[in-house]
Amino acid sequence: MRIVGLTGGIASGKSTVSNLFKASGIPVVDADVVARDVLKKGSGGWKKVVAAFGDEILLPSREVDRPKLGQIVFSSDSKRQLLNKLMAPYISTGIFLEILRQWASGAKVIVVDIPLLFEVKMDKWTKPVVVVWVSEETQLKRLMERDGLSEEDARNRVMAQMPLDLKRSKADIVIDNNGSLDDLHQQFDKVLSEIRRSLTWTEFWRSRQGAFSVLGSVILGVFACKQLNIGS
Ligand SMILES: CC(C)(COP(=O)(O)OP(=O)(O)OC[C@H]1O[C@@H](n2cnc3c(N)ncnc32)[C@H](O)[C@@H]1O)[C@@H](O)C(=O)NCCC(=O)NCCS
Ligand SMILES: Nc1ncnc2c1ncn2[C@@H]1O[C@H](COP(=O)(O)OP(=O)(O)OP(=O)(O)O)[C@@H](O)[C@H]1O
Repeated sequence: MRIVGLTGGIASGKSTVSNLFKASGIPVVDADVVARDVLKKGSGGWKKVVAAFGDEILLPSREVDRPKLGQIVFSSDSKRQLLNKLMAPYISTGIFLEILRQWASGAKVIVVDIPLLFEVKMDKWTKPVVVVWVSEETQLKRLMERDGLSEEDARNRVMAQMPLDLKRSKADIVIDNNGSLDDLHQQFDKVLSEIRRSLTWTEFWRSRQGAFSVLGSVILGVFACKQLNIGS
């Protein structure tokens, strides 16, 4: 199975690209969705985060007030690192289980959309790594427009991640998303044909089909040996 890494900076266009993958029939594991489940009221992650940050981060419904928690952690490195430490085990487990589910369903190619792919060193499990890149100016503009953030809050969120130019230098494939959505679609079509190429043998053996081929060969081998022993 080919596990494609998709990352970039906040508001660089990862979700826009991952929606294009989904529309093309490629399964996507979205770390942000997994992270949202981790903070669902009553979950293990929710209990740990509330214990650490207090009830002040909760809405009357006792669901996490996400913008408020975001304001707290993106304006303090130590508090963001505390949140990351508390949530990382749940997020990694959730991503692994989602990948396993896709493997069990027989998917040959999946995309894992992880904003912090390089920061949490998960790029070693993915190949190729696709980075959606934009200039800092475009990133701030789109982030402020999308989330209604002040420039200061937008910068805090950008600064909480590895510099996007550094991520671009680590990429196998770069999508330059500074242009229009049409420009993005044109680049996406080229990336799609690249990740749809035939699996390598390593990727095949890591797929469900490959695992069953190995299992079938072993069973046949054992059966043949037994037959030979009986005959001799
Ligand atoms: C702080 C939270 C509650 C703010 O929620 P909010 O709905 O405002 O933002 P959302 O979850 O949509 O994240 C938006 C973007 O912020 C960036 N981001 C999120 N968490 C982090 C983080 N810990 N460090 C750096 N960037 C982050 C990502 O680019 C993400 O795509 C939320 O971001 C969160 O739970 N973060 C910790 C979990 C995490 O690390 N998620 C990233 C998964 S790799
Ligand atoms: N080529 C583009 N032209 C104009 N707007 C764009 C383009 N690509 C994305 N956008 C817009 O920019 C914003 C950020 O895009 P998107 O949400 O896909 O980024 P993201 O990387 O998933 O962000 P996050 O890290 O918060 O998940 C969205 O409002 C999206 O509609």
